[in-house]
Amino acid sequence: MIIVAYIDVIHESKIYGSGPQEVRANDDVSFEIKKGELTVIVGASGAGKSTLLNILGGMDTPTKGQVIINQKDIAQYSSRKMTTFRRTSIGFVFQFYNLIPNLTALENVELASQIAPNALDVSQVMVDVGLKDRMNNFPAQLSGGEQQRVAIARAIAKNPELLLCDEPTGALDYQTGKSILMLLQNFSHQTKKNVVIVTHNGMIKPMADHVIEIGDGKVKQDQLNANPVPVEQIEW
Ligand SMILES: Nc1ncnc2c1ncn2[C@@H]1O[C@H](COP(=O)(O)OP(=O)(O)OP(=O)(O)O)[C@@H](O)[C@H]1O
Repeated sequence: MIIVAYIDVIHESKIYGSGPQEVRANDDVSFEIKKGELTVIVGASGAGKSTLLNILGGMDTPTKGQVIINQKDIAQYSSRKMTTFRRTSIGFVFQFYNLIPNLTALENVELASQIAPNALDVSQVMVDVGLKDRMNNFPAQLSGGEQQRVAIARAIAKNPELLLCDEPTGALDYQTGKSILMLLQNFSHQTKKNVVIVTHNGMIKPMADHVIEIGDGKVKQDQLNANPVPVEQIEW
């Protein structure tokens, strides 16, 4: 039996500018991700991680190469098809939460789920991310960790097949960051959905099923981890 990869990035490059100003943010990147994997993409600042994540999420398009997700090359999508892909298939979590300040936590999540065809029960998702008692608070009344939980609830309530997280703990203290990574690891293992976390923090690599190291726009290492470590057992 041939197991088809869930994500197959083939000779993908993203080049900004031209001539002496040319920046190869991604330079001939290739890798495969299997269905259900929790993947950590790690690399230094400027390595090209966010560029790659934005391309996987249909927020940007590559200059060259193929980006096959669920057997379709999204690099070829029209902008209309890309909008539908983002809406139905992708949940995004950013470093700085990006919540709407004049909507409550619950309303922030509801707003996102309304545009998704297979949305989950929003109240249940709020309970699942540990926000049962904070649903009616506004973002400014919540701690950073709670705001990131709202952002994660907003991303997963759409019921996406792929959850993309760009430095999701970058604005949080150590313990709070750890609790967010635990939430993402539990989500991935319980739902068997694909989660991709981009980070500069190499110490969290043991939590992943799959680690892709990026440097200077290229894949430097690509390793599967048969025995991922629960986040609570990792110190950094
Ligand atoms: N819109 C753009 N125009 C020109 N250059 C860009 C653009 N976006 C990113 N770059 C460049 O591409 C390279 C990769 O950037 P990217 O943001 O993907 O790196 P990163 O690994 O996510 O870094 P960080 O961890 O600091 O966010 C950098 O040299 C950056 O300056």
